[in-house]
Amino acid sequence: MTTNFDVIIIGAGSAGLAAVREVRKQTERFLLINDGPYGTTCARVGCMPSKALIEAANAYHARNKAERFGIRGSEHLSIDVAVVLQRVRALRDRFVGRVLKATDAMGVRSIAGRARLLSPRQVAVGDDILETRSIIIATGSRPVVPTAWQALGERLLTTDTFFEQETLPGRMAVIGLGAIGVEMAQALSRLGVDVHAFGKGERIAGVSDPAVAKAVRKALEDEFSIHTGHEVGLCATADGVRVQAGPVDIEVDRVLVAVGRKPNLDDLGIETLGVSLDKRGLPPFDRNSLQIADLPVFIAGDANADASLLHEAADEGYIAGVNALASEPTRFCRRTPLAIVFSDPGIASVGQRFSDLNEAQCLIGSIDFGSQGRALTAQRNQGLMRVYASADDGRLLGAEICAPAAEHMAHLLALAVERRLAVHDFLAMPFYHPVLEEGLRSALREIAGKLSHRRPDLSACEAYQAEALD
Ligand SMILES: Cc1cc2nc3c(=O)[nH]c(=O)nc-3n(C[C@H](O)[C@H](O)[C@H](O)COP(=O)(O)OP(=O)(O)OC[C@H]3O[C@@H](n4cnc5c(N)ncnc54)[C@H](O)[C@@H]3O)c2cc1C
Ligand SMILES: NC(=O)c1ccc[n+]([C@@H]2O[C@H](COP(=O)([O-])OP(=O)(O)OC[C@H]3O[C@@H](n4cnc5c(N)ncnc54)[C@H](O)[C@@H]3O)[C@@H](O)[C@H]2O)c1
Repeated sequence: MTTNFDVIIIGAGSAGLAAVREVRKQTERFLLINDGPYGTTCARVGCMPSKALIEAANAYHARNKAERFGIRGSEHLSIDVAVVLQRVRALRDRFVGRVLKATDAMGVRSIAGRARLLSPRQVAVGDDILETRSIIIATGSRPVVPTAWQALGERLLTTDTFFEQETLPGRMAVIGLGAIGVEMAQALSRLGVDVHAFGKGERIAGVSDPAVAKAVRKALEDEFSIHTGHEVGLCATADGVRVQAGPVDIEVDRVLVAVGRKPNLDDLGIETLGVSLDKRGLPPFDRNSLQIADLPVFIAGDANADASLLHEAADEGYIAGVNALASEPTRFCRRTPLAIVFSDPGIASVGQRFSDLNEAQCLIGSIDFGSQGRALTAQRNQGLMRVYASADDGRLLGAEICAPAAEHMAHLLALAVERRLAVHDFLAMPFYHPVLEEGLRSALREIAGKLSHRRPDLSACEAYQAEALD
């Protein structure tokens, strides 16, 4: 095979494939190397199968609202979990299939094998040593499983193994209350599993605003048990797993471990780059160019542990792909931070989180969805949104959200933060009635009321102070 390339891309995930797309606009002298299953983490064991599971769980859960809507007979509904899981896998196969077409179409430019760096311009795959002008590391991440728990064998699941299950046990513990833990714990509970969820710290789904965090906890605790603040101990019993955490001592059938993900950088030969590594084994890199130090090596996606989200992996693949062949790397302006957890109510953060704020210099507006008009009509009246703006000029800084339709309002807010809109600019936009976004408008109006200046336009139009109208 050819052993001299312009760019070698390591990892055929979302970041690696985005990089290939950019690289091949400039050269066909590239090589994509992937170790392990193809199809991307997102489509195979991540975003997509988890959302397919959540949708089924939510559809079944909707029966709990039927009686109050006046719909009779919902108590006769039942769920066939095996069929739910079959559907998840069928959709997963469809999504993966589409991705495989892209790698298959690359022919000899895509090879399977474990890549190892030998220097900033050399990569080994098996016995082959390949020379290249530049390298893109896009090796993704994998679930962290503490060594002590590995002895649990098949009783311990991660999202890498969960979606292969034919059915679900009666009792499960979910360890870790980040995005994965929250999404999976709620879905499992809605599918009829008796769920106990455990978090190490008090933060749930990454929410830093204490008021929003309280709303998150309240909403989730209505559905399953949450235990936080204690170290979790797991040991095998005759039929299952004993879970101990502070005063809690229970037995479950299976454990889903979701305590974070680790970049796939070990055994990659990253030390051959000659740069100092931090305590997580990560090299220094510029998040705007993705260049490692001043080397012709770029690191994109979960591999750099910066923002482990699909849209960020796609952006980073693009940046690395553009820069890998450039004489001088471009430093790209990154997008406004946006993170969404697909729970119900949804959880989201946009721009600056509460923990990032200088509280003395910002104004906060909030809306409790417990009494928001449209949310009440749909029995979706749960949650709290807090919006942050600069006290100087009302410019929107960010928000933390636990609300119905959080995913949509988060996008609207992201646009406003990205465009550097002030609260008054946002309030000058139309808000239809009755919509959940009127809740967002209430939070914005609260901030506007605290600002000294008013604009002589419709942004000054005030609320009725009536839940049916706001
Ligand atoms: C359960 C779950 C749900 C998620 N849900 C969402 C969501 O709703 N929204 C969202 O934005 N994000 C979500 N994410 C995160 C998102 O899936 C990831 O951020 C994204 O898939 C990362 O893409 P990547 O290209 O960096 O890595 P990957 O897609 O993992 O690709 C890396 C590839 O590199 C290969 N590789 C590793 N080491 C080597 C080596 N030495 N040589 C060659 N190849 C190697 C791997 O086998 C893999 O094929 C979720 C993740 C999980 C696990
Ligand atoms: N909707 C989404 O966008 C979505 C969904 C799923 C995953 N993801 C991405 O996947 C990545 C991984 O998700 P994750 O939830 O595994 O990681 P995470 O880092 O977001 O959360 C892990 C949680 O586990 C806790 N934890 C760590 N050790 C523990 C222990 N020993 N016992 C109990 N709790 C412990 C941590 O305090 C943390 O709250 C995230 O970075 C996220 O961006 C995104």
